[in-house]
Amino acid sequence: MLKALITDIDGTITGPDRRIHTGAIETIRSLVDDGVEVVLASGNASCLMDALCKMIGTKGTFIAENGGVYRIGFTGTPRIIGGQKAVRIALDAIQAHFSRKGVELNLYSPTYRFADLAFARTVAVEEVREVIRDHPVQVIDTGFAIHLQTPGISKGTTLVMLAEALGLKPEDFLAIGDSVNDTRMIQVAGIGIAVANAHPDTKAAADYVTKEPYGNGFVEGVKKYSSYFRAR
Ligand SMILES: O=C(O)COP(=O)(O)O
Ligand SMILES: [Mg+2]
Repeated sequence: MLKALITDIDGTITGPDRRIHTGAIETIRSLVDDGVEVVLASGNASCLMDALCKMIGTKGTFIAENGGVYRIGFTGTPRIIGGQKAVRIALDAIQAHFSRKGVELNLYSPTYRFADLAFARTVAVEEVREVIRDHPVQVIDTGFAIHLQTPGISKGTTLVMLAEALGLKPEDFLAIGDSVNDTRMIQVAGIGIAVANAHPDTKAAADYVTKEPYGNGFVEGVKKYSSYFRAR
């Protein structure tokens, strides 16, 4: 019934401190060794996703920038979904607003981002939304960073494209995540799991909410549905 797993990174296979859970790594490696397609999906930049694929030991397929970029395997050409022009204009407006208040944004990997832009949660996300309310840009607070992105793009919408590129259907996936940037992915997948520390909206969209938080929740959730991979 399930042929693939797509998993969020921060807050799902990591703790709140972003340290990766070693049990989650072992669980992913077991799935890969059993021939299950494992896709890493994150708001993080592509270069980090490439490294995570290599170091965890998947086959290299990832979604980065909350769906703004995806790549099939280690040799695929990264595909950029949506443009960054409006996002850059919005960021300029936000930086100007906070600079007038003596506050500088801490940008996350701006040189290595091609679709969205992200910065530390050192400013109020509602103030960010107010500053760019007239811009065609969505503001996403993942609990780990604030992202500016083209409206309509998410890990879920990009999962649909990526599944087709893999010769799969979104229903073939088990999806697991912790935050609002995972909600759409959890909805379109065949089975969606939210870890115990997940955002209430993400839990509401899930088929199952784990009892354990963070990496222990990932291990619990995958274990609960492991027989669905063998029923292929
Ligand atoms: O990049 C972020 O803000 C959070 O990353 P995640 O999507 O892997 O949780
Ligand atoms: Mg997360």
